[in-house]
Amino acid sequence: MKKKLLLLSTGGTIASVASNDGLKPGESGESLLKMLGAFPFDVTVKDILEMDSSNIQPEEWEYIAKKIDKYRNDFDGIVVSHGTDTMAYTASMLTFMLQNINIPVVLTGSQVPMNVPLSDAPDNMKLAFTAAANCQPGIYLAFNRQVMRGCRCVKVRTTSFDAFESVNFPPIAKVTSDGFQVLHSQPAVTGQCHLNTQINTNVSLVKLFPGFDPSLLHAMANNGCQGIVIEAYGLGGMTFIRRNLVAAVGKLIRNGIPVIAASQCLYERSDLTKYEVGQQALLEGAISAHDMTSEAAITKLMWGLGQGMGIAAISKFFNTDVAGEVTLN
Ligand SMILES: NC(=O)C[C@H](N)C(=O)O
Repeated sequence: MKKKLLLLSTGGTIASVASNDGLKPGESGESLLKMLGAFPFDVTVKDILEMDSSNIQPEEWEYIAKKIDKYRNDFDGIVVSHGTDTMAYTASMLTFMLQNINIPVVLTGSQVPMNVPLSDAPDNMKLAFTAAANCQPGIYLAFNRQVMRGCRCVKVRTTSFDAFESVNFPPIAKVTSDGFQVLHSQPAVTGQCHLNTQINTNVSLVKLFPGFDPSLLHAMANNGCQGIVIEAYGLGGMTFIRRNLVAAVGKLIRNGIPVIAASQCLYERSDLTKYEVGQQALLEGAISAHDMTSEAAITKLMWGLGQGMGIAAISKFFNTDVAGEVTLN
């Protein structure tokens, strides 16, 4: 029997057409599907959004998550076509909102519109449907012959076809000369899937640079920010002379605002224990993001705060692997 798959179309370059204002979404999911030709799956299409993903925000995450939840028991797998610019954020947030998802949900898109000859769109779309039909339950991102765990993805190139990388975790599946190969398994499902879209969006993601004024962190807190991810240096080091970021972090934490220390290095983990510049931050209560992407860290923080977690609970949450987003030693 053919697998029953659902395409939820949200826009992005894959569905874009030329206009006087530049490329913008205009192609329906049905027309995307038609351009792929014959297909060994039974595909239903629903157009749910028509947006460039630079416009996708928490309201759309909730909307997309609710659509997936509505249909997840009626299909063997779901493909979400989506713009590439914020696809890694959406994939990460869906991972938290739809924990223990019972089917494969695969996000995909393209660097070139489907209606342009030699676009990467047909290959990406076919890969996404193949993953939705064959992978274990989970949230994935399929691009350029690789199927990646959604919460490990980062967009690393603006124009090339290999736009995404799976950071600090190998791809789950690949297309090789032997066809579609599943290489890694997903974390075991630990219970029923319950949609939970409660998030707190009063957060901030800050990249540290030499000369960063720590009072900016207080300005954020004074403007309602309730949690911060800092992309610190290397293993998670933070400045503590002259412009004392460490002291500012401590003050925020004592005021109940969790501060997560991630690394501005794309690869490998943060570890605050190794250097003085990390240990000082640790003493003030900074929480390590370990080897999580910034996309996963900020969405995990939004979701955790949305559940009403305080500092201690957020710290525990960031030391828990929820759905394969982090490697803990
Ligand atoms: N390649 C793309 O999809 C980029 C587009 N601006 C988007 O994210 O919607």
